[in-house]
Amino acid sequence: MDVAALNALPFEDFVNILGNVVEKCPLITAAIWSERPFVNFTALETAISDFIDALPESGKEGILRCHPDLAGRDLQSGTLTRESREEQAGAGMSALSSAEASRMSRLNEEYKQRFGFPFVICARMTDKANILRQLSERCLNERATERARGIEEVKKICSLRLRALVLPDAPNKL
Ligand SMILES: NC(=O)NC1NC(=O)NC1=O
Repeated sequence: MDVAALNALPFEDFVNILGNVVEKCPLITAAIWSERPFVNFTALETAISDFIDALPESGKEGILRCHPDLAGRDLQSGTLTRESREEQAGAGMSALSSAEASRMSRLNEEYKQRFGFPFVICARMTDKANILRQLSERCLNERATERARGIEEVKKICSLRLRALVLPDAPNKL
């Protein structure tokens, strides 16, 4: 679907199609609908990014908390969203050795204990070894740094999800 077609969608369809570009945050898609028409893909992406940036810190943390852990309970129980399942599988999260799985689980818990929100990284732009390395390194950061870093990653995830929907020939198709 191209941007012109998206601009023509009624509210319900727009939210049904784009509602999970930010994981479990359809409110963001609902909010930017009123900013149509978007002149191009970048304008759509910028509208989402600007909406996120305008949120108070509690809102940004809320977005981070909507993200499932990497290789966490939702992956084990099959309750990830389709997008998240494909992203996590692509980064090898569904095929961890038991040693890797327990390290991931321990570090995810440590991160959440320290910051009060989960570790978020754009799985499609990295791999298993880097995820584990980043997770242990980022545990040492300050809370505000991590809040901002997590939001940067949310925007990367959003950009790739949007590209898959709006620019069907883009790489990293979902
Ligand atoms: N916690 C976390 O980073 N989750 C994710 N990252 C990603 O690319 N997809 C996810 O579900």
